[in-house]
Amino acid sequence: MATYRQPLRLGLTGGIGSGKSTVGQILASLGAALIDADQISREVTGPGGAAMPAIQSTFGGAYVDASGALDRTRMRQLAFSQPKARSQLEAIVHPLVALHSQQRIQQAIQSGAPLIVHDIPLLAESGRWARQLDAVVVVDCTADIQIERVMQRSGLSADAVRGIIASQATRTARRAVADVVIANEAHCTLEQLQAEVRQVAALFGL
Ligand SMILES: CC(C)(COP(=O)(O)OP(=O)(O)OC[C@H]1O[C@@H](n2cnc3c(N)ncnc32)[C@H](O)[C@@H]1O)[C@@H](O)C(=O)NCCC(=O)NCCS
Ligand SMILES: Nc1ncnc2c1ncn2[C@@H]1O[C@H](COP(=O)(O)OP(=O)(O)OP(=O)(O)O)[C@@H](O)[C@H]1O
Repeated sequence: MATYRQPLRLGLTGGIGSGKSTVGQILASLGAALIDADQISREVTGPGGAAMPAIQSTFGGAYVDASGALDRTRMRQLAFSQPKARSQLEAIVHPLVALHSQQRIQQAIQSGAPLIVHDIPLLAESGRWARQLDAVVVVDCTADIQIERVMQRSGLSADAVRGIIASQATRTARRAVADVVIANEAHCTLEQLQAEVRQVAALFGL
């Protein structure tokens, strides 16, 4: 039976719009295997996705679009204004994200990746991950910058972004779980971010 070296496992997190996906992409370009919880969450809520039967029975057909996928705009409005609905949605989606992550971890190990990076938006909120990770990297910036970046990227209103930020861990709570903090503030250019990520990557053998 083949044996595989166990790669280091890094958790990557940050509030909405902090820049964690950008940091994840830079780490992937340096050779890390990236496992993106948001991406898996989108897959399982896509047309005919594994989460869709439970979403349909819990929230009703109004939250399923014509293609059989989650109606993300409608669900975003519900989930970020009603904590109970958000919990119900998380209870459906998170176990599936964990299951699919396990499969991707095995693939990454078999492909010989030197480092696995788990991009997990809700890492600080969830007790699930801590014991599986060797270290946690937090991408950090002010709420004003988060709002500006998300408004530019998605066209959401400032109030909508504030609502999402309010539903997430505080900046202090997130920094408390960090082994490394990457400051991705307003003055940080993408080139500077890239240089900072390269230094962090070197700490973990990339
Ligand atoms: C509510 C949904 C439909 C909104 O979809 P939308 O396309 O607008 O956003 P997207 O999925 O790209 O998420 C963008 C960002 O929102 C934040 N966010 C997403 N879900 C949550 C949540 N449950 N709590 C707090 N913040 C969240 C994260 O910062 C994430 O990076 C979607 O986010 C969702 O299905 N959320 C529940 C699953 C979940 O918890 N995903 C996050 C980690 S697996
Ligand atoms: N240092 C930077 N300079 C310029 N633009 C940036 C910088 N960091 C991030 N961005 C931009 O800000 C937006 C948000 O970044 P990104 O998608 O990486 O954040 P995120 O934390 O993954 O967000 P979400 O939680 O919503 O998935 C993107 O459009 C990205 O290109």
